[in-house]
Amino acid sequence: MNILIVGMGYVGVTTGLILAELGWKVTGFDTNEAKLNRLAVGTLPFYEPGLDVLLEEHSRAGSISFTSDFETALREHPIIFLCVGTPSRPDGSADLQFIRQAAEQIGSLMTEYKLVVIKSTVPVGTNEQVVRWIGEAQREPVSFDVISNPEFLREGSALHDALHPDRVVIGSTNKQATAIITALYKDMTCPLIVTKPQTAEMIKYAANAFLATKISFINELSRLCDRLGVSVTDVAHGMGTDPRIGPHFLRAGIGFGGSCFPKDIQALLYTAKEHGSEMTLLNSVVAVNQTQISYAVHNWERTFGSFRNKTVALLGLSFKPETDDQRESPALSVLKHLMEEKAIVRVHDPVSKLPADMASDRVRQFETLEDTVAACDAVILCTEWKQYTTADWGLLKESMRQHYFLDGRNALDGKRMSSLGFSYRCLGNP
Ligand SMILES: NC(=O)c1ccc[n+]([C@@H]2O[C@H](COP(=O)([O-])OP(=O)(O)OC[C@H]3O[C@@H](n4cnc5c(N)ncnc54)[C@H](O)[C@@H]3O)[C@@H](O)[C@H]2O)c1
Ligand SMILES: O=c1ccn([C@@H]2O[C@H](COP(=O)(O)OP(=O)(O)O[C@H]3O[C@H](CO)[C@@H](O)[C@H](O)[C@H]3O)[C@@H](O)[C@H]2O)c(=O)[nH]1
Repeated sequence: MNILIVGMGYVGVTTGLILAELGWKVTGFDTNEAKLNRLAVGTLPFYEPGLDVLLEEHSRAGSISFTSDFETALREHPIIFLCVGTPSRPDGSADLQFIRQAAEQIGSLMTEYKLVVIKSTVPVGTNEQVVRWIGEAQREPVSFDVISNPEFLREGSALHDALHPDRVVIGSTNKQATAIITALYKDMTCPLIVTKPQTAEMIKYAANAFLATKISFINELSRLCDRLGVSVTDVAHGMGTDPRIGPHFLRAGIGFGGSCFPKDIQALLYTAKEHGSEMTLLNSVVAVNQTQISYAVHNWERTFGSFRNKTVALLGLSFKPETDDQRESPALSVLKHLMEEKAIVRVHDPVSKLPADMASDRVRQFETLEDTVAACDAVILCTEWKQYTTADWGLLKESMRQHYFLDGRNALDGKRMSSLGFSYRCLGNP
């Protein structure tokens, strides 16, 4: 079965490569021609470990290719995966303009049966809306099905997550469509959850909202731990061994960011508001996350003093390690705080670049970790890249002016850092 992927972002590229890996022939389409041109010569439009190798392999084998000719591609492909973006509108609702564009284009050009699979994260009810958009755009009635198949991969481990998912969720009320998609995933060993489209759509939002809730829970608890002289890391470990709670997403730090949690929570809150349903807990999750960075900065100031005119090494710009994605990155918010406090900031990230509008003679990015920390008064770790957690801090310390280490990700061993002579401070581990 030939599969057409519409939208060659993180999800589109990863989905395409995984389907190619599962033995299907895949074509990628995007409205951004520059992206297609880069992909066609084997260059990923983003940094994601492992995907470049797969792209090269499958391009060479002819199992993945790219086109800007949508009409021909639609004719040749019976299955279309929608992987376009669904960003936030200013009111928090999910902007479905790209989904609508793609649906209308499919409707207006299709001449035979198509199965449309929605992979993008979309609010409950979108599946039915896509059915309407396709139908209304048709010149004459041609049969088609729309099923929902939300994606749960994480950036930084997209390849592993997409190849070894915990579950595949399929929202479909049509037996024929369910059979086709089930056949696509036949080599996946994980549970296949077939449910109605609205439930599939809600599962995606519920999963992200719950994971974000765990993070805000532990972050709020870290503030109390700071006051009580209790280690939140030890508490998380103690709690997390209970399988009903689980050890994951209980790492306290400067909060969650990225292209998904913040926007998806806003979209879910908007849906709730639209339907007159109060989500007190989820509103608090957002509130805790929004105040966690100022909490962290003020907490560090109690140890370090004012950042004014101090030289600080800020490590990590991406919202998490192993990606260059800066969307809603907490690191950028920390940087803004430091700029407001009139600190001199030396920035480092292994792959992500300092946004041009944040660079100045007081805020500069350096190539190496050694150059970044040289003559600094403090190091602030914002993203727990392995390069930072495994660095020889005993050696790096020698070139620093003062030896403060402020760990925004609770990623280093505090006892070891203190034994090396650092004034080490993280969150919730007084
Ligand atoms: N990034 C993730 O880790 C992740 C994980 C799971 C789900 N999702 C969801 O998947 C969707 C895509 O996310 P992403 O991060 O890949 O987005 P992205 O912004 O990286 O990529 C979206 C792509 O769609 C293209 N596009 C827009 N309109 C188009 C159209 N009409 N036809 C063809 N291409 C079009 C854009 O040019 C862009 O390349 C979102 O709904 C997101 O919430 C993302
Ligand atoms: O214990 C933790 C775990 C994560 N984070 C932060 O949470 C954010 C999100 O991290 P993560 O979930 O690993 O990355 P994403 O790529 O945003 O993936 C989430 O969002 C995707 C898009 O919807 C979903 O597909 C994934 O299942 C979901 O984990 C990052 O800023 C992390 O630093 C913490 O602060 N503490």
